[in-house]
Amino acid sequence: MGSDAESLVHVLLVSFPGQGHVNPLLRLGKRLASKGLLVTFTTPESIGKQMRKASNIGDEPAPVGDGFIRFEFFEDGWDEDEPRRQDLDQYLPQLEKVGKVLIPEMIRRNAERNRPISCLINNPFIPWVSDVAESLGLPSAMLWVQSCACFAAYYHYYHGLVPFPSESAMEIDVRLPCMPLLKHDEVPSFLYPTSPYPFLRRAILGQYKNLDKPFCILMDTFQELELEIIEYMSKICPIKTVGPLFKNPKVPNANVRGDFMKADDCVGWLDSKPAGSVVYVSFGSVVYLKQDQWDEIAYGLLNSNVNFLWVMKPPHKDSGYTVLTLPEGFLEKAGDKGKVVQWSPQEQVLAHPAVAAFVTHCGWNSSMEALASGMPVIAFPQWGDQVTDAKYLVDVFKVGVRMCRGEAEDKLITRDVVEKCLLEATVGEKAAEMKRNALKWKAAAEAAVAEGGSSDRNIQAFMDEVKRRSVEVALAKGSKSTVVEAPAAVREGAATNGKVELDSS
Ligand SMILES: O=c1cc(-c2ccc(O)cc2)oc2cc(O[C@@H]3O[C@H](CO)[C@@H](O)[C@H](O)[C@H]3O)cc(O)c12
Ligand SMILES: O=c1ccn([C@@H]2O[C@H](COP(=O)(O)OP(=O)(O)O)[C@@H](O)[C@H]2O)c(=O)[nH]1
Repeated sequence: MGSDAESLVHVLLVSFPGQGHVNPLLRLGKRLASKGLLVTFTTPESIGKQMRKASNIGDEPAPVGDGFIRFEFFEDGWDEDEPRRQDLDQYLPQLEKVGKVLIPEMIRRNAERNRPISCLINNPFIPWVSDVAESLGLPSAMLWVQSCACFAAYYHYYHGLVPFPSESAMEIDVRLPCMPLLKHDEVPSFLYPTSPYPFLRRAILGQYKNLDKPFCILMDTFQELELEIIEYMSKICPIKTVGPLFKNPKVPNANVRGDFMKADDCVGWLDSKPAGSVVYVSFGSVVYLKQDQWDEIAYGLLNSNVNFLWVMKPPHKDSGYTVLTLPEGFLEKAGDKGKVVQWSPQEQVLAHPAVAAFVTHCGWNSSMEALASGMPVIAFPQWGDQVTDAKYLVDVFKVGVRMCRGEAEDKLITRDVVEKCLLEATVGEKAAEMKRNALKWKAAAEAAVAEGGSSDRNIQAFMDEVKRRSVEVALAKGSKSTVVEAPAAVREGAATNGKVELDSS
C-alpha cells in the first residue's frame, strides 16, 4: 500500500482483440492490481484505438486498490482498414508472427524502465504467448474465458477421449465425465463436422497444443457453479477458478473499461420504468442474426407488450453482414415501451431493478454476468460454446427458458414462440422460480469472490505463486529482485463444497 508502481511485481496481460476476450482479461487485471500488482494490459493497436475512444484510458498507470493498471498497445503490422482481420485463419498467424517479435521488445523496454515483467497471462486464440514467455525464461498463465464444462468438452475432443458427432454419426449424444448428457447439438458447435466456422475450432483448439506450458489455467467461473467438472478437470490440469471476475467486491473501479464502443445512455430510461418490467435483449459482440429472425423478435416484443431494451450493434464493415433494419413503424408502435441502442453498459443494465429477464446469445461473459446479477435468461444461443451454455443455464442452473437450439438447426423462431418465451420468463410461477434460483446463484457468486471465498482464495494463491516465481526469475536473471512481501500463508481447508440448492418443480 502506498507503494509506487515501480516497486510492485509486474505482470503482462496479452489479449486477443475480441470483446468477449478483452473483458474478462481486463477484469482479471483489475483484480490483480487491486491486490497489489502492477498490471500492463496489451492487445493490438487497432482495438487499442477503439478502447481509448470509447473509455477513458490514459497514458499514466491508473491506481486500482493497492496496485496499478496501465495499457500498452502493439501494431499488428496491417493497415488500419485491412479486411483480413475478419478472417481468423489469416489474422491469427499474422498476430503470432508480429507478437513473437513485439511482445519480447515490450518486455525488454519495461525492464529497462525499471519495471521488469515477471509473468505473462494470455487468453484463448493466442497460445503462442506462452512460447514467448518460455523463450524469455518467464512463467506464464492462461485465462480461459468460457465455462469449465466447455473446457472439458474441448479437452476430450482434442485428445479423442470420447466419441463426438462425426460425418458417419452426426446425431450422437456425448457423454462426458461429471457432466449431464449433451445432445449432439449441445456440444460446442465448432466441433460439429459441418460447422461453418472451422477457423474458430482451430482457434480455440490451438490452446490445447500448448496446454502444458502455462503453470496455471485461470477460469472465469466459480467452484460452487460447476463443482463436479471443476474437481474432475483439476486433477488433469492446474485449474484455478477466479470468477465471476466482473464482480470486484473491494474496488469497483468502473472507470477502467475495455469497451470497443461507447455505451449508449439507457440507465435514465430504465430508472423511469417500474421494477421488473423490462426485458433486456442482446446477442453480444459477434453474433449477428438474419433479417427475418430479427423481424420475428421485433414482433414478439411488440405483441408481448413488455417493456424492452434492445441492443442493435452495427455489423463490422468487413464482416459481410448486411445492416439489420427494424420493421416499418416499429419504434412508433413501441413508443416509450421500447428503447433500441447500439451498445449498452451491460453490467449496469443487468444490475438494474427494472430489468426482469435477459434474452441472450449465451456467450460465457453474458451468462456469468446474468447469473451473478440474479437475472433470469431467455436463451437464444447461436454457435460455439453458446449452445452448451444455454443447456446449462436452462437445465442445470435452472435460471432460463430456451428460445432456440442454435444456428445449426436453421429454424426460424416465430413471433408467437418469442412472445410465449418472454411471458414465461417474466410472469407466473415458472418466472418466480427462475428468479429465486438466479438470486441463489447471485449470492453464491458474491460469496465466491468475497474475502475467504473459493475464487478469492484461488486468486490469492495465484498471486502468491506469481510473487514466488518473480523472485526466482529475478535470481535467475541475476538482476535486483523486485520488492516482494512474504507470501501470505495459504489458508487451510478445502473449498466450500456446499452445493447450491435449486428450486425446481
Ligand atoms: O473476435 C472474434 C471474431 C470472430 C469471428 C471472425 C470472423 C468470422 O467470420 C466469424 C467470427 O469470432 C469470435 C468469436 C468469439 O466467440 C465468443 O467468445 C467468447 C469468449 O470465448 C464466448 O464466451 C462467446 O460465447 C463466443 O461468442 C469471440 C470473438 O472475439 C470473436
Ligand atoms: O451491448 C452490450 C453487449 C455486450 N456487452 C458486453 O460484451 C461482452 C460479450 O461477451 P460474451 O462472452 O457474452 O459474448 P461474445 O461477444 O464474445 O459473443 C460481455 O462482457 C457484455 O457485458 C456490453 O457491454 N454491451
